[in-house]
Amino acid sequence: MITIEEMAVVDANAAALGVPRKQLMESSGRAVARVVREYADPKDDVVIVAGRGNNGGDSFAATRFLDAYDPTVLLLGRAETISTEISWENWVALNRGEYDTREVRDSRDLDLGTPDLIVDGILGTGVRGAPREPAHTAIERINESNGTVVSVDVPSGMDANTGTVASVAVDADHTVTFHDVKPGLDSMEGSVTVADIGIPAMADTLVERGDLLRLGRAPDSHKGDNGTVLVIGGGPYTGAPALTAQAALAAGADIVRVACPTSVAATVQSFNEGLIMTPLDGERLGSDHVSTLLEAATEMDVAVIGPGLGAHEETLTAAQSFISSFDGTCVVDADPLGVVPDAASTDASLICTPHAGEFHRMGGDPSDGWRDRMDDVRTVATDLDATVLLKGRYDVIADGSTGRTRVNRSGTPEMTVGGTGDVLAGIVGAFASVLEPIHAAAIGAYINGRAGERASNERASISPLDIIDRVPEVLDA
Ligand SMILES: NC(=O)C1=CN([C@@H]2O[C@H](COP(=O)(O)OP(=O)(O)OC[C@H]3O[C@@H](n4cnc5c(N)ncnc54)[C@H](O)[C@@H]3O)[C@@H](O)[C@H]2O)[C@@H](O)CC1
Ligand SMILES: Nc1ncnc2c1ncn2[C@@H]1O[C@H](COP(=O)(O)OP(=O)(O)O)[C@@H](O)[C@H]1O
Ligand SMILES: [K+]
Repeated sequence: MITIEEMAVVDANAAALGVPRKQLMESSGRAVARVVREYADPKDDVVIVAGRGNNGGDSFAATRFLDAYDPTVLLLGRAETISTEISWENWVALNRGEYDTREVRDSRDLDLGTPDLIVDGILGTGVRGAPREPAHTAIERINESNGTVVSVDVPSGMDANTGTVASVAVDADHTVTFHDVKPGLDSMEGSVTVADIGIPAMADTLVERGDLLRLGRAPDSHKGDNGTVLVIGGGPYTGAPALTAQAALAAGADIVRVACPTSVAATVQSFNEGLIMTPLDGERLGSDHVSTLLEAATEMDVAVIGPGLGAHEETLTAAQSFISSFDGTCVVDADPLGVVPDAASTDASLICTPHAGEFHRMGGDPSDGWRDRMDDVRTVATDLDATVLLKGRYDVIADGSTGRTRVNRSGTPEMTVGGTGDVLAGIVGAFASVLEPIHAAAIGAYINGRAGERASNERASISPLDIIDRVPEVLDA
């Protein structure tokens, strides 16, 4: 099962892995033709009704595999309104090849004839709202005809995610859907064929630029729409919480608050006046701070606990008490990772970001190879009912509740410099306020690594601040 949004990510990641959309369209077209040949007799009259998007493009490609039927292609709309490059190229190929193509400018021109088989390539996953003319009339004419109807990807007019029909939809005898079945097709009449269109097997595991589609920031997003983050850190160290907080801002958090001991609060504030401070009396995090932290955390979308807290007994006890009492989304990094296994049955949605040593302390035993690590991380994530991001040359991310596992390959060896983990925790925190944990962690690792690559390209040795500086440009890439 795959939703429209997930399909768009996988499609874009296939392109990032070297299999461009036009190649997928060719495979889709071939898959449609294979099913048509199953249901059409040799001398049948086949008509292909195409829309102006890639659904239509698929049916243009299919045409070239249906020469035996000498099909007629009806484009609903003027050719110059074809809305995608790859669809246009397939339309041009049909016309250069002297196929029988017609442009139907409005429903008065629509003459379906009495075909034995109709390919419905009008609307697919890109439909928005009720089909407009001439699609509306075309759908009604297809439903009135006696021909066998084969729909491309989705019966036109149906919402692929929900199966709902806004006004009219094609009543398909057969639907050829691509890569995986869409939720809306589950409950419909007619047969559904799931066609493999050659998307690389790892396209939904490997984190690539297609994943940035998940961040589709609402164009009119206002302050606070893109998340608020509480960083709980500092004590022995001042730099770490400041890096995490600045990274969260760079990754799009609107408001970042830092809860840290008074002994370091002024220094942390000095790093960035945009940070709001919540000073904790004393030199280090202690149990009498926990209620203040819980209060502060409930006002924010995400808490990030760990950077620079140190491993003092009292601090770890306080961290454990916070984690087990908190019921929101919480990124755990650095020393407190060791207490996560003891903070059992917390209601919080935890995102743990260990490196190999911390992973060991959490009960994990990281294999050498990243493929084996996928199982190791999934096991620990499931045991802890948390999302776990095991950092390394390849970052391995697993969601304990679904078992979904992803792998991020971005980054450079220069990133083993201290502080890159603090930066990563801040980026993940910012994304966790707008994305589900597995994707916040996966995309956080991807962005952190890509920013590190850019920094490494520009200078021999890099600092965490160099990575932070490049996060915004990577987000816009
Ligand atoms: N995402 C993927 O991985 C792949 C998608 N492919 C095809 O691409 C299709 C999605 O293509 P698109 O995103 O271009 O969208 P569609 O081709 O489904 O529809 C978009 C087109 O229809 C028009 N349209 C939208 N709503 C309308 C309405 N209510 N009334 C009339 N016209 C309307 C739009 O202006 C646009 O021209 C899939 O269904 C599938 O057939 C395949 O090429 C295989 C790969
Ligand atoms: N050898 C490497 N090659 C590429 N990326 C790396 C490498 N080592 C670490 N990274 C990246 O740097 C980030 C921080 O990893 P790490 O240095 O282990 O964290 P920490 O700073 O907590 O020790 C990770 O997200 C990882 O992707
Ligand atoms: K369709």
